[in-house]
Parts: sequence; C-alpha cells; structure tokens
Amino acid sequence: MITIFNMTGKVAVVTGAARGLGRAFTEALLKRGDKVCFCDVDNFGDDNVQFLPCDVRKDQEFTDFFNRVIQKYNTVDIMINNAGILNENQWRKTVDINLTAVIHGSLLAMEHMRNRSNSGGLILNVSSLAGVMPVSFCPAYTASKHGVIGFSRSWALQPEVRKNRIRIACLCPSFTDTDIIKGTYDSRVHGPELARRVMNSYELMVTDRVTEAFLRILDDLDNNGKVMMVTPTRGNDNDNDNETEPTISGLCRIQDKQLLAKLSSGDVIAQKMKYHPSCLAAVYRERAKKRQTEAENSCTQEKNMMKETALAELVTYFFETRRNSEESVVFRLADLAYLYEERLTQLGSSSAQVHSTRLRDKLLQKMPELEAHTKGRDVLLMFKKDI
Ligand SMILES: NC(=O)C1=CN([C@@H]2O[C@H](COP(=O)(O)OP(=O)(O)OC[C@H]3O[C@@H](n4cnc5c(N)ncnc54)[C@H](O)[C@@H]3O)[C@@H](O)[C@H]2O)C=CC1
Ligand SMILES: CCCCCC(=O)CC\C=C/C=C/C=C/[C@@H](O)[C@@H](O)CCCC(=O)O
Repeated sequence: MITIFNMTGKVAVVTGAARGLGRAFTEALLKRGDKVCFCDVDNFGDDNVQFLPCDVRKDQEFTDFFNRVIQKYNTVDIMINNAGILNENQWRKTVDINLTAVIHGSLLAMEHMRNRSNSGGLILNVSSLAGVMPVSFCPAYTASKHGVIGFSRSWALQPEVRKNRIRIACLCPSFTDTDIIKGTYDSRVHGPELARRVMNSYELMVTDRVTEAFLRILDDLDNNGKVMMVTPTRGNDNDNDNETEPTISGLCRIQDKQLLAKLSSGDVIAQKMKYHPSCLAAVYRERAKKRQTEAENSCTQEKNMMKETALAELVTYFFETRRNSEESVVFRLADLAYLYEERLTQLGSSSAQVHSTRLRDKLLQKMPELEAHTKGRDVLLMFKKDI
C-alpha cells in the first residue's frame, strides 16, 4: 500500500457547491479544518470560505477560477468535480457539465499536482449509481456518469499519475435528497412516470449519508482508481452488514433468490418479513463470498491488462531499437525480463515476478520475425533476417 499523505488541513476545490451534495461536502471539509474554494453558477455567501462564480462549462472561466485558487492559497491538494445537472432535453449541456467539465477539472488539477514536487493530491469525481448501471429514463445523464468512471479509472492506471502520488477516485451515490432529483418529475427525463416509480422503489438518502462516504474515501490513502458506491443499505463498499429487514432493492443486491422468488409469487409481503438470524447470517456469508470472487476477478482483469500493456511496450521497444539501429540487434532475454518486470512494477502490479521462458514464448508469438538462440547461460532474441 502506498501512503501518500494525510488529507486534513489541506486546500480543496469543490465545483457546483452552492447547494446539494457539493455544499454538504464543503461543510464537511471545513469542519475538518481544510480550506475550501468552491464555485457555482448560482450565488452563495459565507465569509468562512472563498466563493468564486464560475460556470465549469466555460473553459476559460474554469481555468481562471482554478488559477485564482492557486494564486490565493498557493496550492490545491483536493479537487472535487461535483457540479452536475440532469436534463435529457439539453443532453449536450448535460454531457458538457457532467463529463467534459469533469475531464477539464481533472486535467487542471493533475497538471498542478504533477508539478508539486511529489506531494501528490486527490481528485474525486462525483459520478452516480447511474455510472455503473443503465437507467432507461435518462440515457445522456447515464452516459455522462459512465464516462466519468471510465476517464477516472483510466488515468488512475497511468504510471505518471502514480509516480506523482496523485489519486483519482469516483463517488457513485444512489438517489439523494437534493434539487437534482426534482427533474425526475418533469420533462427533463424520458418518461417521468417510470422515473417516479423507479425512484420510489429506492430509499432516498439524506446528504449526510453521502458525506459520510465522501469522508471515508477522502481518508482512504489507497483509493487510487476506486469507484465507491453509496446506497441506502450499503452505506458504502465497506459497511453494510446491519440490514435486518429485507427490501426489494436490497434483496436484488444480495441476490437472495429464494426470497425473491417468494416475493414475486406473492407469497409474502416484503415489509412484513424479518430474517431468521441464522438465515440472515447465511445470506451475508453468501454475499461476502460473491464479493470476494468479484474482487478477485476484477483484480485478475487489471493484472492481465497491465501484462498486456507491458508486453505491447516491449514489442514497440524491439521494433524501435531495430529501426534506429544501423547494425543487427540482439536482445538478452534476461534484460528483457528485467525491463518487463520494471514496467509492471511502475504500472502498479504488486506481484511482478516474471517467468522468463513464458515471456520468451509470448514475445515469439507476438513477433514471428524473431528467433531465440541459446549462448552459454544466455538466451538471445534476434530478428531472423539479421542472423
Ligand atoms: N442527488 C442525487 O440523487 C445524486 C446526485 N449525483 C451527482 O452529485 C452531483 C451534485 O448534485 P446534487 O447536489 O445532487 O444536485 P444539485 O442540483 O443540488 O447541485 C448541483 C450544483 O451544481 C451547480 N451547477 C450546475 N451547473 C453548473 C455549472 N455549469 N458550473 C458550476 N456549477 C454548476 C448547481 O448550481 C448546483 O448548485 C452531481 O454531479 C450529480 O449528478 C449523483 C448521484 C445521485
Ligand atoms: C433520475 C435522477 C437521477 C439523478 C440522481 C442520480 O444520479 C441517481 C441515480 C441513481 C440510481 C439510478 C438507478 C436506476 C435504476 C433503474 O434503471 C433500474 O433499477 C430499474 C429500472 C426499471 C426500468 O427501467 O424499467
């Protein structure tokens, strides 16, 4: 685990913080003793914090706002890209604010944090549960929130980001009691009736619940690339084992198929049921097992991706070296294994030990124009036409 730095007493920027979640996040940061500079298109007055009007959709305005924060505080440690709207009739504006401005805000922060002599920083992008699942009544909003996650996770993998101790994470709340969900009742969504029904099937969260998760992800020093979901019953990814009464959405999440079948056949009514403690324990055991498998799968996927990246770079290195060399080139497998291992470590792989025979086979498979020869204790790789 990489320890980056303690986040309290820092300078934070929050976009879209005149109300709703942004305002709640700002208040929580102030309580911790951080300095906060926030912006919004709406006005807001409070002497304790610095407010600057800024429409994050306007590139120059956003850049100027960010630079003014640096002028005032000399630094930015935390960047919260929170501003967001939901309006399917104005889908371009929705994408501009929810995704394009998040990209812009992240790049501004990264550029600044990269030059801070290795003291790093946190970029927290506010996505949504709609960033991880389809939502039929607001496709553009959903696309923008999916985009935020894709963008953040991709940067999080970059060696440059890790090297500079920058962390990029996402927060994905479910429906929360703020102004944005009022749009679900009017023409800003496709099918307000369906939106209302879906929303009613979810328990509405208070902003405090999301703020609690927000503070956790802020304090988690190992959160680069993390996507934290916040739902009424799960709270966040870590604490969730205090449900004693089943709700339909809760049951869907934990996949208690037997009980779901009973409910759908009309045998029982959700509100009237309680779990027997040992059944509940079994359900939680099952869920913990499922989560572990999911975590392992995603870990394996990430490792495979790193291996693919490192191998692709090695292949490029081969061809570049060959192209730039007047003479024939010979590569020692041991050197290549070392380079490959180094690159995997840079990419963040925790178990980067390389099996050199396997690496040789992979390279020969990727580059049929190569041949391997043994010379003493060395295995050498060279282009066939150079032999
Ligand atoms: N409330 C909810 O159910 C959920 C909200 N979210 C996300 O949380 C974030 C915050 O939303 P809420 O606080 O819920 O909504 P909200 O509508 O209460 O707050 C959004 C804030 O962003 C500001 N804003 C809008 N356009 C802006 C622009 N161009 N430049 C600067 N500021 C701008 C608004 O003036 C407002 O103060 C959004 O990204 C939203 O998508 C995610 C999941 C659930
Ligand atoms: C709609 C307002 C969104 C603004 C705030 C959010 O970002 C909250 C989004 C969070 C969760 C949305 C989940 C929606 C799920 C449904 O699509 C799905 O559970 C079931 C849908 C059934 C259907 O579409 O027929």
